[in-house]
Amino acid sequence: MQAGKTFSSSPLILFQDTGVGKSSIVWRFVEDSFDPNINPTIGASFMTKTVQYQNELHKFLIWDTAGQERFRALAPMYYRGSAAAIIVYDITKEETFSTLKNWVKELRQHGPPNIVVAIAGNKCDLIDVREVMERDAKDYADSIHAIFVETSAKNAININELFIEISRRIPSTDANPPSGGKGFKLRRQPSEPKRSCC
Ligand SMILES: Nc1nc2c(ncn2[C@@H]2O[C@H](COP(=O)(O)OP(=O)(O)OP(=O)(O)O)[C@@H](O)[C@H]2O)c(=O)[nH]1
Repeated sequence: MQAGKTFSSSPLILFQDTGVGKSSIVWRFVEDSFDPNINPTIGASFMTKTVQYQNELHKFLIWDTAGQERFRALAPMYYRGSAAAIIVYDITKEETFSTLKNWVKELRQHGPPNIVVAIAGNKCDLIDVREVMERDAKDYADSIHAIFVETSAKNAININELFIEISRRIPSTDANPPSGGKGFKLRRQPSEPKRSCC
């Protein structure tokens, strides 16, 4: 770690039904890659990435939970200790937007009181088969004070912006320096994620 930098780390969790693209978002963020034949997650997987802006380093400790119903009961184990949650839906599947609302309710009832919630409408490269309107999702996100962005893990749209915005909203706490991780520059005060999808 470079001298003089402050450091904080935050556990973060991704939820939702199988196939919405949670693992693909994490892979795009951490490795900048996309696998069209990615396997479904079993249980949960864990990855880290450190982002940097000037004298601030923020290490995300990312829990990517399995979306299959048989793993549903494991979710509280991960969200209880999380500083932020990304709830992903697939813009081409209306039902994933409905189940997202159930996750929000559960988080509000049983999650940490100050958890930062972000909603990601993934697969926005598939605009021709869209079922969820961006405006409806944004209005819902605003109503619950959540971050909202449409993403494409496939085309690398709004992935870094999503994590940057989360990083901005998590209160920073000095901690031990990270032991590595891939960094990218954070803008000081990004407003809304810039790139509107598709
Ligand atoms: N077109 C398109 N396909 C995507 C995108 N993100 C993910 N996919 C595809 O959607 C499928 C499911 O992606 P995953 O990342 O495994 O989804 P998941 O939500 O992690 O699924 P579970 O691990 O079962 O919970 C894969 O075939 C991906 O290649 C995207 O942005 N655009």
